[in-house]
Amino acid sequence: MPVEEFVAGWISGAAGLILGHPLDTVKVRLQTQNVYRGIVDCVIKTYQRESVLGFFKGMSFPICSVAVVNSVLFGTYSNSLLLLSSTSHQDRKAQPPNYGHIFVAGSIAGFVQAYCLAPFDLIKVRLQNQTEPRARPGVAPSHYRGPLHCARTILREEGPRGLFRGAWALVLRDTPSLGLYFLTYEGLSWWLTSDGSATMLVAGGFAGIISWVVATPLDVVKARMQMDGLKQQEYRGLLDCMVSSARQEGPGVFFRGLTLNSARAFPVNAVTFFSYEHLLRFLS
Ligand SMILES: C[N+](C)(C)CCCC[C@H](N)C(=O)O
Repeated sequence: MPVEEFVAGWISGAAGLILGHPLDTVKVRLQTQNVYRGIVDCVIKTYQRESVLGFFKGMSFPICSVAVVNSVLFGTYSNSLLLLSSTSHQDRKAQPPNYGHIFVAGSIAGFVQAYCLAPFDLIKVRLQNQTEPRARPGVAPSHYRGPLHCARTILREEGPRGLFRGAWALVLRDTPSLGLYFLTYEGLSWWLTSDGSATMLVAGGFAGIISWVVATPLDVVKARMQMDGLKQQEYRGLLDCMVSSARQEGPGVFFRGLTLNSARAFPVNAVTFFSYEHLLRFLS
């Protein structure tokens, strides 16, 4: 099992995460809080109350977890494709694998990484939704004082299963959309013929956009399920969350954050695939 795929996946994922976290924070707040009039209103209110640091809330944990999540994602994808089509990463330019194999390998990777991602993503969303200014005398402290305190508090208040709140929505979000993610990347890379840096950036960027467009409806449901355990339990399950969200806010609720997901997806995934490919060449 080539180890370099995992290492390249780790470093490339961290690069993409840092670039995109501020937009991700604004997106999560728009998806789960009905207090903002839109993207600009959310950005202004966040900056005014929490300074620029407010946009980076909840990032410290994903920086650690992206090592696990992205290396599992890229490592599982490449090794699943090797098993399905007997083509290693180096062979793929000369012998493009079957698109069905690419989609299946990407979906397998999406399913596996979702379970690794679930607790980390839950903590990220809970921290991103804390809108109190930084702790100072006279200001009510936030419910969670950091990622580890958040994990301990969830374990104490919601039990071990609490750390996997929203996991099913995450699995349903990521399994097909990551199949599409890798299918778009491999297909565009093959169609653009050259295997230079520009191809990596363009194919990676569009892979990110297309996968996030498909993933956004379940991304909204996932974030709401993850926030559900914090105060009172509002939803009786994933389907109840979807039905009551649509009933109360209209079907448009499932596309909340789509603009931000798409705007963030191109640079983040262009950088992710660019660094992944170059790291692989360097490591192998
Ligand atoms: C599967 N889904 C569309 C949710 C994500 C696919 C791209 C993942 C990438 N690390 C990013 O943060 O954009």
